Amino acid sequence: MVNTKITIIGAGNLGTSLVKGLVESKIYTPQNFVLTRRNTTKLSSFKEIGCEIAINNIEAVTNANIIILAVLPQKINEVLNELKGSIKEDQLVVSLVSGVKVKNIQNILGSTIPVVRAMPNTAIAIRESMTCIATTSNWNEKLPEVEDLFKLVGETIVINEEQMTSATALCACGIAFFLRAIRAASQGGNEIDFHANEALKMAAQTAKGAASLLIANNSHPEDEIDKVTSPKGCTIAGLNEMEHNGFSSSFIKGITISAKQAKDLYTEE
Ligand SMILES: NC(=O)C1=CN([C@@H]2O[C@H](COP(=O)(O)OP(=O)(O)OC[C@H]3O[C@@H](n4cnc5c(N)ncnc54)[C@H](OP(=O)(O)O)[C@@H]3O)[C@@H](O)[C@H]2O)C=CC1
Ligand SMILES: O=C(O)[C@@H]1CCC=N1
Repeated sequence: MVNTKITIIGAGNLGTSLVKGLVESKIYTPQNFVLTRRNTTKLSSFKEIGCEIAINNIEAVTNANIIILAVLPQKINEVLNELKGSIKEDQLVVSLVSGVKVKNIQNILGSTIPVVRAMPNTAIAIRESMTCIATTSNWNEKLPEVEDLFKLVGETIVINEEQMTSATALCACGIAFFLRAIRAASQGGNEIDFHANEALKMAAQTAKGAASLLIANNSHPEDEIDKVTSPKGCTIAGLNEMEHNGFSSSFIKGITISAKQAKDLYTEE
């Protein structure tokens, strides 16, 4: 257990997922967290377990060691202008906000405020996030603290800040892309034989197995695919049909356009 006070400004889908994961780690307790949003009634379950819930962002950051920004990109300027002057140099700002650079935040809060960006995904709630972390060269000293925090809730990788929009598409949006692939597999399973709930369970566990093989064996997908595709068999027949219909191409195009969109999420003041 740690004494670190973490304030999450904009405790929506991602912010609350982070709280769940960190509490699940048993290193943090609900008492470590102050959560803000305007509609605080939606945070009642977090209040019940012991998080402090606040509507006033300025009061909420006063005693925080770490301030996590988790509002939408279109709200960040409003929130930063509200917090301007209330965040001190001995506090650490961690921004989860897509498309917003360290310099955009420091342009409003001040260049002496330490800012690190982190790009987790919603699997953070079950401590299975892939979190990409970046900052500018003058704040590299703050990276280990942020890495330690996010290592409690999954894997981490430190990247260059310019790579953050690509990381957003591949890892943060990626959760939705893989989920849609699993749904499609379950729809196929449903059409060929199984009840929808059975097909979904079978597809999800199979997807988990496929990802686990790559992680456990540190192997390439094609190495694992070669072990499944019997000559003249049903796997290669299915795979080739998917490729004829643009499966890989469609996935690649989706990730590419998602990364372009991630670059355009924020408008500077
Ligand atoms: N969802 C995801 O998988 C990922 C999201 N991100 C990034 O994380 C950020 C949050 O995303 P997500 O959690 O999905 O979005 P949500 O809309 O679920 O959460 C944002 C929250 O901010 C609150 N909010 C809005 N205005 C204010 C304000 N002035 N003060 C305090 N709180 C405010 C909203 O609640 P209310 O209206 O009640 O105030 C809302 O709950 C975004 O920038 C997104 O790009 C990054 C990686 C993954
Ligand atoms: O869709 C979005 O814009 C956000 C950012 C990454 C995941 N969700």
